[in-house]
Amino acid sequence: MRFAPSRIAGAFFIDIDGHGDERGTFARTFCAETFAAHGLATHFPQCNASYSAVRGTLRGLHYQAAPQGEAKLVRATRGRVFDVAVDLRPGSGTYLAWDAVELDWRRKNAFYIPEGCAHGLLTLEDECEVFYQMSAPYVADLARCVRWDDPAFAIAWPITPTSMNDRDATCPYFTQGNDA
Ligand SMILES: Cc1cn([C@H]2C[C@H](O)[C@@H](COP(=O)(O)OP(=O)(O)O[C@H]3O[C@H](C)C(=O)[C@H](O)[C@H]3O)O2)c(=O)[nH]c1=O
Repeated sequence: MRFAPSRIAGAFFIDIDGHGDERGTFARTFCAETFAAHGLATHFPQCNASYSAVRGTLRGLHYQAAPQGEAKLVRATRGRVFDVAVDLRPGSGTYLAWDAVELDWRRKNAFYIPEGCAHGLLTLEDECEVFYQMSAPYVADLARCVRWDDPAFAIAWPITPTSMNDRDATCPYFTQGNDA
């Protein structure tokens, strides 16, 4: 695995070294020892998968409030998605910064997003599946969201969303000390 720092402190783009042969490829996608050496979470008690049927589906920007903030290790297991993180940690040197990466199942790359950051994705193909490893269990009452098009972040989305649910369409705009 190769770790490249993103614009957000503690968030990393992860590429993997596939072992190819006549059958195809094999690659390690997680290693607790290696993650610990990079200061990343190593305990992922829950994993999720989402499937989006059409290109332009937007999910996010979501995060879980303290005291159950969640780090996420995100990868595309089908299709290709524009995956975004936004730093919502007031004490961070990259507060309100965003960064993104194209996650492609063919490349098998991943995005590690530390707790305190919001996460969202926009599918770039039909039939996309995204697999997440979460460092904290889901607590519905602590689920939070902020607007994908919030001028406070000014995320440069590559294509116009064509599909999102009402919750994401009506997430609150971020304000200092937001706990919406
Ligand atoms: C996250 C989660 C959700 N749920 C329930 C809550 C809803 O009834 C349903 C769909 O959840 P949601 O609308 O939050 O799913 P997405 O819109 O795909 O959001 C996900 O994708 C964005 C990009 C994220 O970063 C979050 O991890 C995650 O919330 O599953 C659960 O039962 N367990 C869970 O861990």
